[in-house]
Amino acid sequence: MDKGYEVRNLGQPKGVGLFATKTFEENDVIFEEKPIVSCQFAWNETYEYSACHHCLRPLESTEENLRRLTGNRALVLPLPDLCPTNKRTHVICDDCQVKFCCEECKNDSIRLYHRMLCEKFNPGVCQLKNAWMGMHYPPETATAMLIARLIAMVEQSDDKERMLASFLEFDHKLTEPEGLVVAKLLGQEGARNLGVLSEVIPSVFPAATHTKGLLTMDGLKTLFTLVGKNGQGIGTSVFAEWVKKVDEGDPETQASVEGFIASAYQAMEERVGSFLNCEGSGLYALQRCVNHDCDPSADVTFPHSDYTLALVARRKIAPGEEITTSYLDDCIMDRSRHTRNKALKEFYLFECKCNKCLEQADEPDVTSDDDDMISDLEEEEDSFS
Ligand SMILES: C[S@@+](CC[C@H](N)C(=O)[O-])C[C@H]1O[C@@H](n2cnc3c(N)ncnc32)[C@H](O)[C@@H]1O
Repeated sequence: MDKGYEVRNLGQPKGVGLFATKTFEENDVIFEEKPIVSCQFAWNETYEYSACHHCLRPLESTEENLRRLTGNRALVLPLPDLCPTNKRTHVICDDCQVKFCCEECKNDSIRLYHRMLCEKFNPGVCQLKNAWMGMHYPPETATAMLIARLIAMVEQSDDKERMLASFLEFDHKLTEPEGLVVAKLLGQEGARNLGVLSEVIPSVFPAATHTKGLLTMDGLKTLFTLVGKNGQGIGTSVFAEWVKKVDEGDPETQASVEGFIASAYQAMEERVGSFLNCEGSGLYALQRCVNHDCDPSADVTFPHSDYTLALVARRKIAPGEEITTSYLDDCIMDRSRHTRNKALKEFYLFECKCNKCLEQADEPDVTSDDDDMISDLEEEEDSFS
């Protein structure tokens, strides 16, 4: 059956890309997929963001979530029946107490990686988490914990070679000067941090067989490049899910909570800014084939408030057209070609060859506003590292 898309090789520099084989209308779901591996960011727990250790589904009730994010401990949620959290299904690992939204996630986690990464039996995991948190403050991007989970998945697998090969299919070529890659993914102290990680990560896997080559300094550079180039941010929010349910209801109910929703968002904006969601990152087998475009045809969404990714058409896509997303935030997408490319080089390590950039190739290189904005972004990142 025609799925409506296919992967094609475009040659260098873009590599593979995803192409439509049928027409997609605006808002059509092109595909949905779960990640091969995913992980919450290490700092979430410190800030009391609570989500399933495996699928990132929020574990708080909507009311608890709003109270925490607005700082208003007396807040009462209207329409509590629309809260999607079902605490009756929540379970924990009896050994290390990490939380799961349901038995199925717990079983999947144990089957795939948790036997090797349970902190009760592997103290190296806690050391790695502390080392990572000591070198990489929020906002997190690549995470050493995702890399640990990837290694554990290979070592725990019944078919280690196939599992390793499935990860190495992701683009992991070091095309930029090595120092730049290391600095971008591991902060200003990149080289020193890499040295620390190259001692701590192998101690988490003393009996590694198939991943031994990845547990060296060079191997870790490869893994950080892989995660840096392909890692997809995941964001889940129980409040956003509650709002979605309100929007699906009748207009009278919607009108009754319109003011409440607006003031809740305002209060959260004032207190936590953009840190509304429980965040993590993952590697997705199909989404990893989707190239960036400065005029993208699709958006990445997380419609079930867990790690399930849905690629949704932003506009009509014709058969034969490349399906693309934007790797950049909307605010940078409105800027000049120079600024967009500066951000893509800085954060994603490549120079954009999309049609819009090629058409704008003759535009002057910079405006002072744009430069200031990227410097602000860099300062924001560096102030945490
Ligand atoms: C997530 S992968 C996308 C799939 C990739 N084309 C491949 O062959 O694996 C991201 C990488 O694709 C390439 N890429 C994506 N969008 C691009 C663009 N607009 N121009 C040039 N290269 C691009 C870059 O090498 C980037 O690091």
